[in-house]
Amino acid sequence: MTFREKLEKRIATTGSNLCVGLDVRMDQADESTKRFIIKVIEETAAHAAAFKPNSAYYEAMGWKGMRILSQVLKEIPNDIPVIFDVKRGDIGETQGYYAKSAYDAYGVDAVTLNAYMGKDTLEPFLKYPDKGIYLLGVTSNPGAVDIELQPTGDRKVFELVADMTQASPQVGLVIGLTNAAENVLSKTPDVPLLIPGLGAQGGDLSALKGSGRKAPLLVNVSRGIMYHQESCSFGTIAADWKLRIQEALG
Ligand SMILES: O=c1ccn([C@@H]2O[C@H](COP(=O)(O)O)[C@@H](O)[C@H]2O)c(=O)[nH]1
Repeated sequence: MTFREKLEKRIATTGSNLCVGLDVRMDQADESTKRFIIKVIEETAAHAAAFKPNSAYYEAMGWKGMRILSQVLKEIPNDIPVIFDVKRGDIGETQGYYAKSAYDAYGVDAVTLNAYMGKDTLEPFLKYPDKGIYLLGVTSNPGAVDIELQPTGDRKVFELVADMTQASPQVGLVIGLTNAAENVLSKTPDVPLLIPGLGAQGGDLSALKGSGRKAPLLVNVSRGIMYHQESCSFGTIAADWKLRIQEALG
């Protein structure tokens, strides 16, 4: 089964477009850190269309952090797609090793890539035809205006990246909710979208109303679940985000 089929099946089964971010903020890669992440996974799994660990938070804890990542990935039920947020972009030779790391060593279903260095940098990842790729399109940070939203001829830079999604149906785009204005979404092809920026970054779900997209769409919440301020379970919070996203998507 391809990444896209797996994701479509998961969205259909759960009625959820919520991607639960697993960005743990701990100094020590010890047993309690591992147990905390596993608790988040267990409590939110029923509401999760996908999980997204960002590599930075595990790398920051050194090799033990990466060991924890590999251990917690094994706790994720097989029918839930895992997107490894690594934002890789390098020459082909090196990208080949990044692809091997993500897909062979960690066994994830999809990755995020930075296409700034051009189309050829995607090729090593495309050699895994069933796996998914999300290219950074219009990211959720204020600096999206510096390059991604700059004009080039009569288009914007991110539209050149969007063209690269034609390489395979497994290739989609990252579009930050905080920057998902109508003039961005209308130029974004109907490809799988990964939409971060909800929760801590203050993105507004109403931006997605009536988008009428057919390709699978994920809205990511990391801090807004893992570090929520309410006195209830991670599961309750995830269920609430799932509902809010469902309502926005109609
Ligand atoms: O444009 C982007 C691309 C990636 N991210 C990542 O998503 C999560 C967001 O975390 P929150 O805690 O929900 O803000 C994090 O891993 C980012 O690195 C993004 O925010 N924007």
